[in-house]
Amino acid sequence: MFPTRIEIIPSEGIVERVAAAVAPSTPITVTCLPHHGVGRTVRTATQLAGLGYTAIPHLAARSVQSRAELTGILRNCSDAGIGEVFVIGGDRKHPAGPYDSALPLLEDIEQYSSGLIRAGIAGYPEGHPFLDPGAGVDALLAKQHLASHVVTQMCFSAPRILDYVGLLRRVGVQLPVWAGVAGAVPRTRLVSLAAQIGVGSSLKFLSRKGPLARKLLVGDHYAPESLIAELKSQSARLAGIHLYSFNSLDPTPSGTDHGSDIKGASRAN
Ligand SMILES: NC(=O)C1=CN([C@@H]2O[C@H](COP(=O)(O)OP(=O)(O)OC[C@H]3O[C@@H](n4cnc5c(N)ncnc54)[C@H](O)[C@@H]3O)[C@@H](O)[C@H]2O)C=CC1
Ligand SMILES: Nc1nc(=O)c2c([nH]1)NC[C@@H]1CN(c3ccc(C(=O)N[C@@H](CCC(=O)O)C(=O)O)cc3)CN21
Repeated sequence: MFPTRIEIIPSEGIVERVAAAVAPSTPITVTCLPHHGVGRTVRTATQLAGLGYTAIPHLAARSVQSRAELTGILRNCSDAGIGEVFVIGGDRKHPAGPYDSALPLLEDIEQYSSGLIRAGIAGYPEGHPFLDPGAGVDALLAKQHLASHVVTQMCFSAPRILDYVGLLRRVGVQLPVWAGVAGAVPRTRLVSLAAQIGVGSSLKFLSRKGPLARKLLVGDHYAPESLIAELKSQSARLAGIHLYSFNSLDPTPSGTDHGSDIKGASRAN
């Protein structure tokens, strides 16, 4: 068994689309974007939880406006049976409230939920636009005692993800690692999203040239199956696949699926 989770953006109508396309056994994580705010993420997650999904809201520290807002969020999560969140600093230029990065938010979540809510944190196999690789690992070492697992930033190379897991183990980060993989997203959308979130060099194949492009692109879509198969072959080193769907939940025209539990799609393996 190699588990898969699917990340969605909380856009209009997405709950209905998930219900139509994704098996209820697949956990769904809900992005928190700066222009949406945290409320929209938490509302979407509680709606999905009401439909029987394991729903995991992302809480971006810089988007939380106050400690009172945080306690309200935790109460809503608890009422909806949500036992896990994903905590990141967030892309807001200036914090909206008391939290400027993930660590202080993790500390308050631990305190206000009496340790009852698990939290995932982010890892960066290709580094981060404003964190050099060392600082990224230092941030993980500082946060790991408050976290249950790491989810990696979107990456297109199995060796890079696995090398990163090796690096984490060498420096003493022992948390389970979910490998962040893009879903069957249109190539042009992926190019602009990747530029926006600062994903780097493993992306060159998206230019459509060379043998890697033939392996990783099916028509106009990215095809994650071969990357997922490579990661699966090293499943002892990973907790599973975290699929960045960018709300592309339907099977692609070629009939390939996302290597996951999307209803009605043909299986990749
Ligand atoms: N990997 C993912 O799924 C997501 C990643 N992000 C990105 O990750 C960044 C870092 O978040 P974490 O990995 O949780 O690190 P973190 O919050 O633990 O921060 C690590 C270091 O970066 C600084 N920092 C954090 N956010 C910043 C920002 N927006 N501008 C300037 N400095 C910042 C912190 O002060 C700290 O020194 C976010 O700001 C955002 O760019 C945002 C949403 C989702
Ligand atoms: N730096 C960073 N920020 C993030 O928010 C983020 C990551 N990295 N890495 C993994 C995922 C990818 N994320 C993203 C990023 C952009 C969109 C996106 O579609 N943005 C649209 C707006 C969508 C909408 O408003 O509904 C855009 O045009 O900006 C979605 C998820 C969230 N996560």
